[in-house]
Amino acid sequence: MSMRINLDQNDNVHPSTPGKIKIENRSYSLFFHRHIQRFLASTTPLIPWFVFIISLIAIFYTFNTPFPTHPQSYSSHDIQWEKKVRSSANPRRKDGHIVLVTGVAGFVGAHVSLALVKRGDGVVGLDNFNSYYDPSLKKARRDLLWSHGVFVVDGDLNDGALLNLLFDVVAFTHVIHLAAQAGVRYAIENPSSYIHSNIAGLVSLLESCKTADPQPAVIWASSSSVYGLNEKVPFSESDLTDRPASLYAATKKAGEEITHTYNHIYGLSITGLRFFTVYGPWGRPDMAYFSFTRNILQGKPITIYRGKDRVDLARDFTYIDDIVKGCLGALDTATKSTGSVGSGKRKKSGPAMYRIFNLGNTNPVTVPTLVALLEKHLKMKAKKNWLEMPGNGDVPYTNANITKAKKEIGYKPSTDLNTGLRKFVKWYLSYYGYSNKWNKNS
Ligand SMILES: O=C(O)[C@H]1O[C@H](OP(=O)(O)OP(=O)(O)OC[C@H]2O[C@@H](n3ccc(=O)[nH]c3=O)[C@H](O)[C@@H]2O)[C@H](O)[C@@H](O)[C@H]1O
Repeated sequence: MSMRINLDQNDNVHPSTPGKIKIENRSYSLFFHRHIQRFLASTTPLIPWFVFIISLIAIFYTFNTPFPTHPQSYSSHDIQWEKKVRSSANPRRKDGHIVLVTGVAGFVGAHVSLALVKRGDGVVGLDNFNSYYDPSLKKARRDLLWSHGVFVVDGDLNDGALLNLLFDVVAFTHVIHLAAQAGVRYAIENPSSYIHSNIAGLVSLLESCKTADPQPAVIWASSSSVYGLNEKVPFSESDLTDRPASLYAATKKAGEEITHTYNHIYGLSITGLRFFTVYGPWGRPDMAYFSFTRNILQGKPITIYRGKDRVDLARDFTYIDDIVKGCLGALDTATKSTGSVGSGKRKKSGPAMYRIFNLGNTNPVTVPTLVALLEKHLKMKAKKNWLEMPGNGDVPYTNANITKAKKEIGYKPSTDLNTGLRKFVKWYLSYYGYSNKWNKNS
């Protein structure tokens, strides 16, 4: 019974129709009304102060956001993000280039960007920090770039809206496109990652370049792997490249055809660079010279592949500083794109530049020789396993003819494998904290 009465009383506390209070509830209403009045009377003089403090906080956060520890703490919708992009893009020398570097936290991307910014070009980086190899190395490269004023946008090539936003914010003169799914043998394990980055990502980027105003000139990383099963050596740009040996190679070859299409239809200026097994400090942990170094230092065995009849495999290993010079040579000699796609209409003032260059060292070295050089610099012996080259995309031999690159972009590699590996080992020992221990033992 009492329960029933309480429920009824409770029901009456709430108006049955919004805005209407029943007569029986007048005493409650007066009680609250008086308290609210008293509260307002005591706090009213504080209201201007309250408004003032809130305004100060708002102004502080709008204009004085403290410098974030990590540039990635900005989102692409922030005013701060736009400010950082613009400032990073701003050249520090007269007539400096304004360059978007994709794959900027990658091995080649980080080196090329540092070289650009050091000579006064404006650089904005893009990277998706995928986990193909240890992302902490990519983040360390990003931090290095940031310390030189290069802002890195955390984003994927396939995010067309982000790319368009970048081209809206900055009038890039050039794009150096180095973002890719790398690795010849990994394509067996994860084929779709190659399609995602090297095909879909490339098309997404070219779509944005095509509509950008002005259209940038595009310099991008192809690969020595496009020569595939080609047996004619050294490899020349005019050789046939229709027999790729891996899906990686096939996607790079496709990239050359795709960029040609955008060059032909939309007037994009295109330069493709066929890199030959690039190595050096801040390199890629998935590559042989890097993983061999790690294993030798940890006392773990390494596997050395051999071709048919135990023939040693050989590569035209090319040092990173030479590759950087090649990239800058390509950038500096690229002519402007000739197209525009305004108000949905496509216009091209004339044919645009389309070039492909080999960037190699012209001096192939066998894998066992690579190992011997590492042993020398590390002052340690490798535990070697020998295995017949598995049929998973490898080719036995690469060797670049660089006559064309020499003539047209002034490319002149100058670092031999011994010198380059010495520099790499020095960096590796320091970066991974071996230096002290190693110096004591040596
Ligand atoms: O120029 C390119 O276009 C490519 O270069 C690079 O590919 P590759 O030349 O294959 O380099 P890398 O893996 O260092 O193997 C070197 C040698 O060591 C042998 N190798 C490799 C691993 C191993 O465990 N054992 C071994 O003997 C192996 O058989 C090979 O003979 C890039 O990774 C690639 O992204 C692309 O850019």
